[in-house]
Amino acid sequence: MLEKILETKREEIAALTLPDQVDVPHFSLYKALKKPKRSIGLIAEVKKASPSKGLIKEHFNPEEIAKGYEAGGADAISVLTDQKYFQGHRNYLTTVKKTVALPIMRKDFIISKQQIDETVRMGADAMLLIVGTVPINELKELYDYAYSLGLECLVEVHAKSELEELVSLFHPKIIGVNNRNLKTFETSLSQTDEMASLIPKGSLFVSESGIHHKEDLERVGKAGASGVLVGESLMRAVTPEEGISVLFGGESIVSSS
Ligand SMILES: O=P(O)(O)OC[C@@H](O)[C@@H](O)c1c[nH]c2ccccc12
Repeated sequence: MLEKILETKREEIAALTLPDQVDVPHFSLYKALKKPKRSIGLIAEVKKASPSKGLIKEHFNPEEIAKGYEAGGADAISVLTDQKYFQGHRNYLTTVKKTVALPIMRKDFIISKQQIDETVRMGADAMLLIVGTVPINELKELYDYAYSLGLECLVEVHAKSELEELVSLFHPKIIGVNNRNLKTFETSLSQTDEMASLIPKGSLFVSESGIHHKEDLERVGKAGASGVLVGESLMRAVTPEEGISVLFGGESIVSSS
């Protein structure tokens, strides 16, 4: 599956046209996760569909979802922009960015500098980079290029071997462990447990995917995650605010002052 997605990305890049630069204020994902509003940081994801789950949200309004996430006290928002496999769109990100005052991360399969230029113009504050999609030295180049343009990166790994390869080359400021294997789509929170000790001390650690209940949140928090990335369970909630409140078991927000 991952190979198929990457093949599509290469075709898209060959035909890529850059959007106009949007003029928006920027917020740091790193800072937001470093000082989360609750006991663990929340990146809430705007996600209409996925290859493994199909359509997740029928009446999908990115602006409304983003407002709900902000009202519910999310620390940051992730927006899926891949069209073919996740029914996302780059315009969704720009819309969300213009709607809320939170760090906004682009969730896509970014394998080239052109896509990074596109991400900057869309108005994103951060983007995802996935270890294993390009050779690790190229990933480092993309990471440095993004930061040189003021764009932060969440660097995602799944396997232990990927994390070892990554940290032997450099220590990204934010590392995500994806509990879902992108090759098989199987989700297991034991990924987070097993990889926690390998995360460099100076990096923020985000546990991604398959977090549905308060117990899941507690489990990855105990494992050492400073943040979580949650999509499906919030998208299926009656409202985004309600989804966040249930996930956090009613835990209240600390004031950011
Ligand atoms: O919907 P979930 O299980 O809460 O997962 C969210 C997020 O982690 C997931 O969408 C994701 C993590 N890494 C990715 C890479 C590409 C596309 C999607 C993803």
